[in-house]
Amino acid sequence: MTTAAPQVKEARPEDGTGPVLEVSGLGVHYGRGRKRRRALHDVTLDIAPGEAVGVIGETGSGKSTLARAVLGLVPASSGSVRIAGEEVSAYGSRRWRALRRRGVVQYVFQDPLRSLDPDLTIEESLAEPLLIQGVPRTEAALRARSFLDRVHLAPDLLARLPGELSGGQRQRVAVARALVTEPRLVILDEPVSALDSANRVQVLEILKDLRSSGVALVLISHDLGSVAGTADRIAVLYRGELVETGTADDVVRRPRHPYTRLLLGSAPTLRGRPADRAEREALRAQLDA
Ligand SMILES: Nc1ncnc2c1ncn2[C@@H]1O[C@H](COP(=O)(O)OP(=O)(O)OP(=O)(O)O)[C@@H](O)[C@H]1O
Repeated sequence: MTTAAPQVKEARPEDGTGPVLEVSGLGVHYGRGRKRRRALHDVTLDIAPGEAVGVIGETGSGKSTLARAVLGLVPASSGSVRIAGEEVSAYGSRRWRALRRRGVVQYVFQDPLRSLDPDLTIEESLAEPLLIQGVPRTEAALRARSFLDRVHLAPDLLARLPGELSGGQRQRVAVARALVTEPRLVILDEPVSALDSANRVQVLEILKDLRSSGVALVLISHDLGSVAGTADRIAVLYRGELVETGTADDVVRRPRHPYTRLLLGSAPTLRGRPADRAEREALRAQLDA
């Protein structure tokens, strides 16, 4: 399935205006021999600078595998991945480590405690990726402070440990930490699912604002309803394949694939009412046909 954003067709990656992420015909398998299982098949997805794309699917559909393959944490068995114009799918672990250290692509875990070292203060956590890059300590501290401001947190949190923050504050710190290296691409795995509804709205608003700085976002979620208002486009993964990609508006209003309709049926806020049992069974039957 081809999902290239039309606005990036003429752009050139080398001058920073081309797609930030180009995934083409990507396949990923786990296991060997008789235990070899397909997790992703022929996934094609382009993401432009400043674009937010929601990758939606139920558990086991391959969302995290896609993120891991883009970050070089699992090898591709076919296809290619280009990040900011750089063909990375054939990189070995040393080149991947160097790319990650440059901070071009960053990852935010669902559980912010996993993104943050519990023994580092917020200031140390924010400065760490910069210090690794060789940024002087005073400048790293200044940048840490300014990125905290970008996620609407007060500087008095800088001296605290992650365990001394609320869940919503921690998730915002994790987002700020992912941004300090000024990445081209940030992948967020279930960015709001652990948050209460007030924090959910705030974090999604912050993510929306970030797009104006040119950073591209991949918002991974099992819940179409939670990212549809923030993502420009939605890509729907079903059993390792992208079955539908379109603008968030089109996918929500005019879903083409039965699986997307099923997902919408479990997002009553988008649809007005949840799908009833008979409707869900009919859609499942179409999928299994
Ligand atoms: N390390 C692994 N070894 C073997 N199989 C794996 C491994 N990781 C994932 N899988 C399988 O690959 C498929 C896709 O898994 P993946 O974690 O990408 O799904 P997901 O959509 O992110 O699910 P969730 O929402 O539960 O995190 C699943 O069938 C899963 O069992």
